[in-house]
Amino acid sequence: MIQFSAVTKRYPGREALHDVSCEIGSGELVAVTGHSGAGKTTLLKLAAGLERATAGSVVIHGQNLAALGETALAVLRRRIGFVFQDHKLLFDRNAFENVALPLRVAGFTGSETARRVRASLDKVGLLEREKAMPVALSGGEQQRLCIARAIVNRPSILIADEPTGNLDSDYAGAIVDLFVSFNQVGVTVLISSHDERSLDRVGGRRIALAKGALAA
Ligand SMILES: Nc1ncnc2c1ncn2[C@@H]1O[C@H](COP(=O)(O)OP(=O)(O)OP(=O)(O)O)[C@@H](O)[C@H]1O
Repeated sequence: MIQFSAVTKRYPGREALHDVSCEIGSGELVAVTGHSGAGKTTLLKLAAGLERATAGSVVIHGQNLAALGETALAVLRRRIGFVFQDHKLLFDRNAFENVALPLRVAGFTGSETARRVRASLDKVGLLEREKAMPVALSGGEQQRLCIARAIVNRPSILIADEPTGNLDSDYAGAIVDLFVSFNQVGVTVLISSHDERSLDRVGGRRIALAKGALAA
């Protein structure tokens, strides 16, 4: 489903990933681990089609990203849900509108949008808060709102970068359980973390990175 073959990612003045080959199969739950700066976010961004590799190939759903133009890449990205730190909520829109955004981009209107948004809010336990503005939600609730937005397009792949990062351990556990439950209904889940307690709860296979390469 996601295949990395000899992938290198270079940013100006910095090689974030070097010669990484790995595969995430359909329906798998995989945790990407490693120290700060190991390349976890970079690997996840490449797997989500948010960045392009400098060398090597990334193949998602059988499509080599290097061969895709921007439009085709945008279409492919709609089949992937992602929760990234720099993918912020819109603070001038309420919870419902934040979750509806990907559907509006995909051309959905009217009752189908409302049905899907409420189904997503319900899955993350925020159905009662659809009118709340993000600022009125706790950090954990905001994170769940990001997850509702990521799943509203019913993606077959869900990618989350440190989704438990700033949360206390009870809340972090509940967030991890959410990802596990999505995986149990067939969604391929790729999640990064350096928090051992969260990782134990995630279970699944690990991809360990150290200094931009697969750890031995
Ligand atoms: N846009 C960028 N421009 C330049 N360098 C970058 C960029 N993004 C990441 N890097 C560098 O690439 C390396 C890997 O970064 P990455 O964010 O993938 O690590 P990480 O394992 O996710 O770290 P953390 O756990 O601290 O988030 C780091 O040295 C980082 O400074």
